Amino acid sequence: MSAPPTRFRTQVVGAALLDDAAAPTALLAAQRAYPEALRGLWEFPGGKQEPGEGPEQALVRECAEELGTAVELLEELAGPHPQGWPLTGTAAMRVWTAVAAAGAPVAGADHLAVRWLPLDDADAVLALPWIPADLPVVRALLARLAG
Ligand SMILES: Nc1nc2c([nH]c(=O)n2[C@H]2C[C@H](O)[C@@H](COP(=O)(O)OP(=O)(O)OP(=O)(O)O)O2)c(=O)[nH]1
Repeated sequence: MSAPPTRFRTQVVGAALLDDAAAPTALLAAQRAYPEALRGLWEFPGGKQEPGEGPEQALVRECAEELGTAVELLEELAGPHPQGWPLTGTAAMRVWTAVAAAGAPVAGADHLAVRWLPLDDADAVLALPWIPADLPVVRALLARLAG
């Protein structure tokens, strides 16, 4: 008998915000302000999908709230699970590449800073203190953009 598929209770969505859709040269990373355990670590802007919301709708809303920018989603960076990339035993994150359609992204109350990371230096991108669960996502993104 096979085990039932895992269902993650918390669906998180994240944006891999790029400076350009056709020829990206930089990725936006955001430095978390809270909770204390994650403060100072870098992440993809985004947040939890709320009841009644679709994932893409949630991501556009989160980017508007957190970065003050309207984003256009490009394509999903599919993870190993239908719910995306496992973060913990109970949370998984679906990730889309995106570009800012209006307004330059800025750090609001959720973030200490936002930073554009040049994509031509993959080692420097990976050297940032990301939330550890994000590292497989960052690696897959760099591979996708390089390929
Ligand atoms: N946004 C985001 N969250 C991440 C990433 N990696 C990761 O482990 N997480 C975790 C941190 C949080 O426990 C959870 C997302 O929660 P959040 O605090 O960003 O979501 P939210 O804005 O909806 O939060 P709130 O209203 O509950 O404060 O997922 C990431 O790259 N981006």
